[in-house]
Amino acid sequence: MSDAVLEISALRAGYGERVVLRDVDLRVARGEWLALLGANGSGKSTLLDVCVGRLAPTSGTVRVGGHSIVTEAVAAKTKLGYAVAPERLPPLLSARECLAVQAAAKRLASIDAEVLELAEALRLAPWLDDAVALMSYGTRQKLGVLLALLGEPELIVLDETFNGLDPASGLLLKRHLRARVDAGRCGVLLATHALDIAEHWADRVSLLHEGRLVHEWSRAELERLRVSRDGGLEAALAEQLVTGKSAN
Ligand SMILES: Nc1ncnc2c1ncn2[C@@H]1O[C@H](COP(=O)(O)OP(=O)(O)OP(=O)(O)O)[C@@H](O)[C@H]1O
Repeated sequence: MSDAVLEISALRAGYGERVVLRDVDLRVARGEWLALLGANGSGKSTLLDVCVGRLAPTSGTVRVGGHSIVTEAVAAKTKLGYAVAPERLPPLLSARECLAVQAAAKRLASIDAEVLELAEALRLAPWLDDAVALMSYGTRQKLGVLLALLGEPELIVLDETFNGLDPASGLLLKRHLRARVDAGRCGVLLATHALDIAEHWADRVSLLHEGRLVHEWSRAELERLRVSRDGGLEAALAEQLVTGKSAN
């Protein structure tokens, strides 16, 4: 049995006539955290939107937890946890109502106790009964992640989720995600510009350039970069983008 929680094959996607993603093959396994890097406009959010079923592929396949996100969308989305962007949260609902709606959509009897404990640890508890519209940006980011964690998702998809989080909350969340991954409960796909997170928390890093995956740093390569005195992932990325060669 495959341990892949995300399998993307020969993916092509875009908007109308505009092709954004070409020939994308990508796999995330259970027990693995994959960070996706790429310059502005390289297609990271587009790729994540395809993974979560917000954008239909032009061609190719995307499977979440073994189910096609196109032809078996409900089964695939049941296995998926997607951190809703702060601007897309329903402004008039409270955080608790958002969690209750998502829990009901996932057919849960109640909001996961673990998620409520994390809300407490992230200091979200005082805001749980306030309308989303009244929350700060970082507080809405936290709510978006908590929504993603409901119902034991096999694949957790995060788009720049650590933006706007205070350092203590960011660390808490990274540790929480790492623990879930290490326990084999899920795989994580994170699109980010934060090289420190990619370098220190991910198991693998993929680089998207003009809609194609052009390079990957393995776990062993990341370990070498973490201890290198030559600028680590930042220097390796710059080398990739400037010369097309790997710096490690
Ligand atoms: N709704 C849309 N309609 C048309 N083009 C779009 C749309 N959304 C994104 N694009 C285009 O698709 C390309 C990839 O955008 P995308 O947002 O996926 O990049 P990104 O790597 O996430 O960028 P950033 O790092 O700035 O967030 C860009 O050229 C962008 O202009």
